Amino acid sequence: MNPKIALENVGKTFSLARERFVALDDVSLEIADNEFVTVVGPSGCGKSTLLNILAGLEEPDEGRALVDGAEVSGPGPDRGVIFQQYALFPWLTVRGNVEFGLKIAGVPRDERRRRAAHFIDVVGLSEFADVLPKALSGGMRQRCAIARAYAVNPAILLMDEPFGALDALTRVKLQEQLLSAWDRERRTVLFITHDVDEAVYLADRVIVMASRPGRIYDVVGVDLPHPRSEEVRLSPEFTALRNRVWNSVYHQDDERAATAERTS
Ligand SMILES: Nc1ncnc2c1ncn2[C@@H]1O[C@H](COP(=O)(O)OP(=O)(O)OP(=O)(O)O)[C@@H](O)[C@H]1O
Repeated sequence: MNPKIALENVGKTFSLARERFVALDDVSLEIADNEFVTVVGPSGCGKSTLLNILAGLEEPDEGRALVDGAEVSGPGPDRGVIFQQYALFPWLTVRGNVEFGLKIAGVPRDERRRRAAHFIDVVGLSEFADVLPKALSGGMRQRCAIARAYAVNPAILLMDEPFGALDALTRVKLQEQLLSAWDRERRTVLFITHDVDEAVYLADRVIVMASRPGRIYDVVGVDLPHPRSEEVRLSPEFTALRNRVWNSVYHQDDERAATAERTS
C-alpha cells in the first residue's frame, strides 16, 4: 500500500551569522495510513524542522515531502498541527475555539455544533464547553487544542511536543486521552517529544534522530497491545523497549566518540 506520508532524501540547512546548521541530512521516511509515529532525539536534531516541512511551513532544500503521493506545497486542511503552546483564541469559549476551524471551512451551523460537541466530549471537556481559556488549566487548554485539531477532521495530526509544558501527572492523563481518542478515531500521527516513555507508550514506531547533521539514527517498532493502559506501562515488554530507545537517544555520543577514536 502507498504510504500516507513520505519523506524522500530530505535535506535542510540553515545559516545563522557565519555558521551553517544542517538541520536535516538525507532523511527518508514512510508513514502508513493511521500509523502513530513518535520522534525523539537530542535538542537541535531537526525534529521540528521535519514536522514543519510536513506541515508545509518550511521547504526542504533537497528531496521531497509527499502526502498521499502529492508533494507538500504549503499548509492544508488535511494536516492538523498542534504545538507546545496552545494557540487558543482567548475571547472564544472552548466550544467557540473548537468550532472556529469548522466555520472557516464553511461547515453549516448545526453540523458545527454537533461535531464540536462530539470532540469536546472525546477529550473530556464537556463540562467546560462554555468556559473561556483563561479559566482552564494548562492541560485542559491543550485538550481543547486537540479537540479543535480533531474537529476539522484532518487525516494527519502533526504534534510538536504538545505536552512538553505540562506537569508529569497531567501529561500521563493526556497521553491516555490522546490514545483513547486515537483508538476511537484513527488518524495518521507524527508526534515529537523529548520524553522516551511518552515516545514508546504512544507509538506504533519510534524514530530516533541524531544531531549535527540531523538524521534518522534508529527506528524501533512498538508491538505493545491496544488499548494501552497502566498495565502496559508497567510490563517488562514496555521496559525493554524503553531501554532500547533510551540507549539509542542517550548513547549516541558514546558511539560517535568510539568511531572518532577508531578512525584517528
Ligand atoms: N529558522 C531557523 N533559522 C536558523 N536556524 C534554524 C531555524 N530553525 C531551526 N534551525 C536550526 O536547525 C537545527 C534543528 O532545529 P530544530 O528546531 O528542527 O531541532 P529540534 O530537534 O526540534 O530541537 P528541540 O528539541 O530543541 O526543539 C538547529 O541547529 C537549529 O538551530
